[in-house]
Amino acid sequence: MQPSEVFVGAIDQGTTSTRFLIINHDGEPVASHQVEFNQIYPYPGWHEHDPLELVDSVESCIAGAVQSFENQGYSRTSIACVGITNQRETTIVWDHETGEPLYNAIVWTDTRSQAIVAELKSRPGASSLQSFCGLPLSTYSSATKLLWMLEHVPRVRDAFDRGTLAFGTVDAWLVYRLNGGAIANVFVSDSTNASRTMFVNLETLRYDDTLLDFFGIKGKLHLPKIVPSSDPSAYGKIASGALAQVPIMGCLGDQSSALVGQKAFSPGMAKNTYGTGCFLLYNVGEKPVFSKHGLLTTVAYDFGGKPVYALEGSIAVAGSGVKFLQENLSFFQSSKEVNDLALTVDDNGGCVFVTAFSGLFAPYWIDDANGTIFGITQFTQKGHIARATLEATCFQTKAILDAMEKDSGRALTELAVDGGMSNSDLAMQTQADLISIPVYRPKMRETTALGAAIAAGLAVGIWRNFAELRDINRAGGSVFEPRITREESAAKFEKWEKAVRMSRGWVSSANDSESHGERINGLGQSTVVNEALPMNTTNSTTKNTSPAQREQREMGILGSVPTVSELVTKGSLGPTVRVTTHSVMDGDQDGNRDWEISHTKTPLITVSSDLEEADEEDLFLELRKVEILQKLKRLRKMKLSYY
Ligand SMILES: Nc1ncnc2c1ncn2[C@@H]1O[C@H](COP(=O)(O)OP(=O)(O)O)[C@@H](O)[C@H]1O
Ligand SMILES: O=P(O)(O)OC[C@H](O)CO
Repeated sequence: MQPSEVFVGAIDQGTTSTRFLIINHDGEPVASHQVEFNQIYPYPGWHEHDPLELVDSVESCIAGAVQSFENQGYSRTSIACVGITNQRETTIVWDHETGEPLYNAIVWTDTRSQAIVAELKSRPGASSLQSFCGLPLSTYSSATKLLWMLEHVPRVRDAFDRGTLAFGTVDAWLVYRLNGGAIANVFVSDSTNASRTMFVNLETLRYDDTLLDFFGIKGKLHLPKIVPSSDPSAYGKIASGALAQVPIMGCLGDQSSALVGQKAFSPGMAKNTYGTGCFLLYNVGEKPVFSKHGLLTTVAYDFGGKPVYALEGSIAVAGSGVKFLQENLSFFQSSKEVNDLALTVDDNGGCVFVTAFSGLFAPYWIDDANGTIFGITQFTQKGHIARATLEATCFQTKAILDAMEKDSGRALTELAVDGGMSNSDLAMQTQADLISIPVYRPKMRETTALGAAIAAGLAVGIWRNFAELRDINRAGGSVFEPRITREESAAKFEKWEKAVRMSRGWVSSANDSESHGERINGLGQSTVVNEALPMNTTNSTTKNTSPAQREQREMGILGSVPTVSELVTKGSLGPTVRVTTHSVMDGDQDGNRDWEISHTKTPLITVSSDLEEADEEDLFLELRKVEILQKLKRLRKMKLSYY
């Protein structure tokens, strides 16, 4: 086939939605399909995804896009290969032998590991970690999310102790499942994603024993093999569905993918992607540069030769701030309306919104702030808050650019942008005003997906080199020129910096973030017992999944619903289990009173006297049983309740 008749599929698995695009040789999407999936927020600061739902979303996007492709008269056999791009850091654990997930995915925005981070920071060697892996100790990286699971989710701990725990970021999970799971067992992660875990040495692009030792996971965990971002043989092929047997040829974390999609291949080039969060990547070439000003070092792309590195400024809240106005405050029905709402007023009316929903990331790294709006008066309208929300991301971008200039010694002359929030003209004009350089927005904004297609296409020669990509997506973009003076911009920024200073310290201790959970005395560490245990918790803000689907998933995790007696026989529940206190109820539906469980008015699960002396391991086992009981409770609608 001529290159012009060949297409590449791109899976873009983002934080709020999944897309599949079918892209032609000119880099144009000819068909696409997008679905949103549940955002699970069990408690303040917690954010989860259902790992199986992520896979479902990918499969249905592929089916939808292929259908639309064929409706236009194309044949699916002309789709030569698929590339993957994905939200980074989001952490998934599964059973290496069965391929079943053991907990919901903990999303990159989730801050529940604050206490763990605080403890890790006090360990010897903590301050030198960033010089190996490029990342600071924070709730953002996968490492601290994994440690939280090991500490708080008995079934994860159990799998770890038995040596059957597999860990991966979203790329590894999708590649594994798309290949058919445990049978094919394609267990790989590309360098850009792997570099977000804190387990990888940036110079060698291999797992680093010093890092694994620091986190206490050396030797016990199944970690995906690190492979190049573009590779004709590492990623296997899609096992079933509309593109069965089509090979996966490339994979990039979404921010790296956007850099590639913007074709920022030369040192000194940068891009800023305004999606759920906002991420500015600055190409520094073939040697990693370590920041002294609050930026991260990451792998830009690894196409098989020398890897290319980037300095990164990560902002946790961008489009999610817009979504917050839409979904939590009902300011409008659809994200795009934020632009018009903000235009109902001339300026922010004195409001500054520090959107620290997950603390503040780069370059501040403040984990004791929550979102705070300063300057509200009787005069304040929705429009002012909408403006302040858009401005928050633009101010943080300005702070990141200042830091980048200090680290690199060079100033950017233009900023290339993309991502959902970049569709707001007002946001992009504000951005140009605040950074005093032009902002360039390409016509085709699906640059993240384009990057994944390029990674896959390069592996099979659909494009043979970067020069062949030069004309892709070049025409028809928009340029936003700064319209205010540098002095005016500096005055606005000063106010923002003041607001950031004032937002510090709101979360008075790391434990504030766990106040919804309860502890078991005697574990020697903070342990959230109750709702940390079940997957797919329904105590959350969710959408799009029917109760029937949820129940099916739960059944999938446990297989068929076992009786308590069966569990005892299988050894999951020992006959001596006793979790007793006040009101005892016989939970065994078979009438065999071989275990008892109770709930107290106070939110503590209290163990009976013979277990009070029990050691930590025994208590973990007991918690595992409670987890099973909670599942039974939900599946059989038993009346057990915990706080
Ligand atoms: N026209 C718009 N103006 C402002 N924000 C928008 C607009 N369109 C989408 N968004 C925001 O962009 C985000 C989605 O962008 P996207 O690049 O798809 O993110 P992700 O890959 O993280 O899912 C959402 O949070 C949404 O609120
Ligand atoms: O979903 P996005 O596009 O905001 O990207 C998420 C990032 O990869 C998190 O590091």
